[in-house]
Amino acid sequence: MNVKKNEDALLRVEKLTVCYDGEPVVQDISFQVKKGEILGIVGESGSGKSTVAKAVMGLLGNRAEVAGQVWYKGENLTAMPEKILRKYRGPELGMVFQDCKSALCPMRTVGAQMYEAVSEHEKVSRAEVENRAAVLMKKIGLTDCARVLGSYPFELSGGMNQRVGICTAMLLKPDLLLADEPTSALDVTVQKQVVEELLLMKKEFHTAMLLITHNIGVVRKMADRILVLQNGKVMDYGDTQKILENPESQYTRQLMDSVIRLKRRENQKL
Ligand SMILES: Nc1ncnc2c1ncn2[C@@H]1O[C@H](COP(=O)(O)OP(=O)(O)OP(=O)(O)O)[C@@H](O)[C@H]1O
Repeated sequence: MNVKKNEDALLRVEKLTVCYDGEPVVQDISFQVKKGEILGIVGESGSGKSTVAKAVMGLLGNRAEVAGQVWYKGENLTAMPEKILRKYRGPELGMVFQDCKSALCPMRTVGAQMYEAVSEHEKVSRAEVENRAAVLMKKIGLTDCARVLGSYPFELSGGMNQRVGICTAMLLKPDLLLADEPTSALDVTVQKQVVEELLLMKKEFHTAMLLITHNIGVVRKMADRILVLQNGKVMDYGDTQKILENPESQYTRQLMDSVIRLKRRENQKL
């Protein structure tokens, strides 16, 4: 695909506002994601995190009124016809969901779905896709590759389905992965593994990520920079360590305090 590769910022969102029925749910948001960088988007439920991700993917639907621009590799995605944008989704902009099992078709095997995802964008054979999948699966600890490829999603655990989701997205080697709560449906041990696997993808393929999460621990571990949203507005934006050590806004402080308090309460229970 012919996309300009001369920008330092891989993704540049400028003055993004999204309204439903005249009510803004995202207001005047600007941020950048550089090549190979992870930007964590945090904020309480309803603060607009998923709306930002959908705006980047061009998946907001007709009811949303959108102002502002989304630039990717120097191209304005907001001005792009759906037909061209579809070519970006997958090979350029990958997506990993909170619950990859629900995003997969229950009637088709994992192997068939991986083949479909790739063959939509490339001329490849099923064997080639499965070989590529096997290499990726091995990297992220899905060792029983033949079984996984031949299984239906309901035959796999939540953690395995999540890894299948990461593999499927990474088969097309996107330069930007949008991960919307990729660990929140998993238990703590599997969460940790999925975090490690996403970090491995960043290291091996230099994949940039827009990581949406409630979990400050995940952001602390993964994100180079952080964007804090409240009621659709930016409360804090910058280097993760700096923001978490010294947040500018009262809201970010409260968000961090609530996590600490929750942790203390959990510890008291133990
Ligand atoms: N299609 C839609 N039509 C109307 N309102 C919507 C639509 N999608 C989202 N909203 C509203 O936009 C606001 C932000 O929603 P969004 O899903 O972006 O929040 P979020 O921060 O991702 O929440 P969560 O963490 O619970 O997933 C919410 O008030 C939601 O009700």
